[in-house]
Amino acid sequence: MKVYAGLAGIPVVKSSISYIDGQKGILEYRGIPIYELVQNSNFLEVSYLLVFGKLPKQTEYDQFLCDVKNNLNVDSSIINFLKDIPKDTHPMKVLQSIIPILSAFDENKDVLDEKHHYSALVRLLGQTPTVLAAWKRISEGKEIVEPDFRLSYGENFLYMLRGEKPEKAEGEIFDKCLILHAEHTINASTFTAIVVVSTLADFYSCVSSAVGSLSGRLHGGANERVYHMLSHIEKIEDIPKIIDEKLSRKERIMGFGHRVYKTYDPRALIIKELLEKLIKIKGDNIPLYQKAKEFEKVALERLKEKKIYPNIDFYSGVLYSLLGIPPEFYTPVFAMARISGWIAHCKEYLKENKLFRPTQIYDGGHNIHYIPPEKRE
Ligand SMILES: CC(=O)SCCNC(=O)CCNC(=O)[C@H](O)C(C)(C)COP(=O)(O)OP(=O)(O)OC[C@H]1O[C@@H](n2cnc3c(N)ncnc32)[C@H](O)[C@@H]1OP(=O)(O)O
Ligand SMILES: O=C([O-])CC(=O)C(=O)O
Repeated sequence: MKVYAGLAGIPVVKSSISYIDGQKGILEYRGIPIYELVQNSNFLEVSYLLVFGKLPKQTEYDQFLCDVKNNLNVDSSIINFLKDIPKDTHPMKVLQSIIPILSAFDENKDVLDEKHHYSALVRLLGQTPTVLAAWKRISEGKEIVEPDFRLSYGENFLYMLRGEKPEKAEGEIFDKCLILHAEHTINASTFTAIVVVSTLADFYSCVSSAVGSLSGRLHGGANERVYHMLSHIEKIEDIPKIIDEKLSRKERIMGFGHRVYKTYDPRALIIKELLEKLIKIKGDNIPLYQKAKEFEKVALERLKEKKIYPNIDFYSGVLYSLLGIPPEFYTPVFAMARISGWIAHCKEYLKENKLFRPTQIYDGGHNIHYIPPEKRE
């Protein structure tokens, strides 16, 4: 018997939700190239596509949008809870703990019932941005901003977070980032979600567990670290030395490398384009972007031979910083977008559910006897 470390290259499901060609740098959602979706669609339409397997007709989209918007408000008990917890709690921890509580307000509790799938989806899509924005405001000692139903999904989040209406282009660019983050086959957090659903736990438990998994720095947590790594650089000229020192200490370069992509992550290329578009709107002297570009160039020179390229987390934080989103909210934004991917996989997995229960190769001892504390050496 052999152990497959990190299950690398081992299929654990059959899925029709998304497809990656890691050699060519291709990503498709339900067969549609990611670039085409970013150009033509919006985050909620893509969420529908991922979960229901097809693009919605106009009436279906209108109903879905209405159901998500009807769930934007969170119960006052949730807001009171947020007011009581330590103000320096990381928003990923807040999210991970609030999500299971949201289930208390959902009357559709049976995970095997399609009604649960739909109500958890629209409730989580609606309330996650509201909880995150409320937490940002509360942790800064500010008044929370109520959702504005007339705004688009992305605009409304930026509005609740910042307390002022974003420009239309900012909302559109942000919405496209959400599309990029929405789904990515069996990554660690999606795997977490389907392991949890395989026990027939409800979708709130699945999503909450997936949030915990996403928070780690080898996964979604990398985007916040990239921001800190870049902002600590004082002079652009220092970048080669900084990178060489990191590599000689065998440190991972955050925002670089991927288990599946052995070329550019296509999302990294698109997010860089979106960032350049945003920079044109904001004015062109953005020091963090200059540092990021130089860092990318030098790190690529050092790592390309090992087929280590920038991933989606490399430029996302730079873009979010320009939208006025604080660094500790970069991974939560990723989580907010990944809800549709996680739920799509949970729903798909349940169709032929099999409890995840892998095995191990035991390499401990046998017949070892208990020693009382006073005799232990
Ligand atoms: C949304 C996402 O989750 S995208 C990923 C976000 N995570 C990051 O950006 C964190 C930095 N990246 C990494 O740590 C890795 O690339 C991972 C965890 C994403 C994928 O790693 P794995 O597929 O497990 O590759 P593994 O850890 O086996 O590394 C293979 C080799 O590449 C090196 N390597 C991989 N990534 C990096 C990196 N970012 N910086 C430097 N070296 C790296 C490893 O040191 C190893 O080298 P070695 O063979 O000489 O020992
Ligand atoms: O696919 C992965 O392993 C990680 C990733 O890029 C994602 O989840 O978006």
